[in-house]
Amino acid sequence: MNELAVRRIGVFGGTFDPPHLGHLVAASEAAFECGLDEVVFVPAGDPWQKAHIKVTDAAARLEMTRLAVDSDPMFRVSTCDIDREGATYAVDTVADVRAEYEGDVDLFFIIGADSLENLHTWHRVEDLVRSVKFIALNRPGHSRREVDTSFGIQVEFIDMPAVDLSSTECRQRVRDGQPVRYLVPDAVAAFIEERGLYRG
Ligand SMILES: Nc1ncnc2c1ncn2[C@@H]1O[C@H](COP(=O)(O)OP(=O)(O)OP(=O)(O)O)[C@@H](O)[C@H]1O
Ligand SMILES: O=C(O)c1ccc[n+]([C@@H]2O[C@H](COP(=O)([O-])O)[C@@H](O)[C@H]2O)c1
Repeated sequence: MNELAVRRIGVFGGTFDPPHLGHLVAASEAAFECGLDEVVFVPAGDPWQKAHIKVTDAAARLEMTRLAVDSDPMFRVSTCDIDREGATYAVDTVADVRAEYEGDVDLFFIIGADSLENLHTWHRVEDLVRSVKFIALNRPGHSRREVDTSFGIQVEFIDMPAVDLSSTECRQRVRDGQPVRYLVPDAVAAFIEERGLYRG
């Protein structure tokens, strides 16, 4: 890499309850297509838009995220959203991840099509889109409708091999006694089993 080039860093926020292959393919494709130097997975501390559902405690989601990315030197995990008190807002995630680097970095917030559709509901969205560019990925069941660019969002669309999988489906499968092997990394499947997560 050119020593003088500004590093390009992907910021991938998620609840990761649990992290699954859709997340890993999304991060890998975003990195490949957009020439990222690193992708930082950031498990949410308090995902306020999921307040109506039971979310697994942050320590277990953090551990599963670490296990999921462990074998890939391009990926790392930041605890900034878990360390911060209160509701998790992406505008804070981006500021905190930026502060983890010395010097200039170009940050790209990686986001699935479903989340992109809801971006207008996010906290201080106008400040957020000024502070970061977006990489948006297709997700089965979610059209990539025209993004509202009126608030100045810069977004690059990436076509990843579609992965029709969600954390909700993984949790439901465990609850129903079905395997999640190959849907989540082996180490994550083992952790779910050991801890008895999602059983009921
Ligand atoms: N299969 C997938 N394909 C593309 N993007 C995905 C996929 N799964 C999740 N994402 C994206 O990853 C980010 C984090 O997602 P999250 O951790 O909430 O997973 P989820 O599968 O959507 O979870 P849940 O089913 O619990 O809502 C979001 O931007 C989401 O759009
Ligand atoms: O900033 C917000 O208000 C906001 C609202 C909803 C979601 N987010 C972020 O979007 C990412 C994916 O969220 P989720 O709930 O789909 O797992 C994660 O980093 C969240 O913190 C952020």
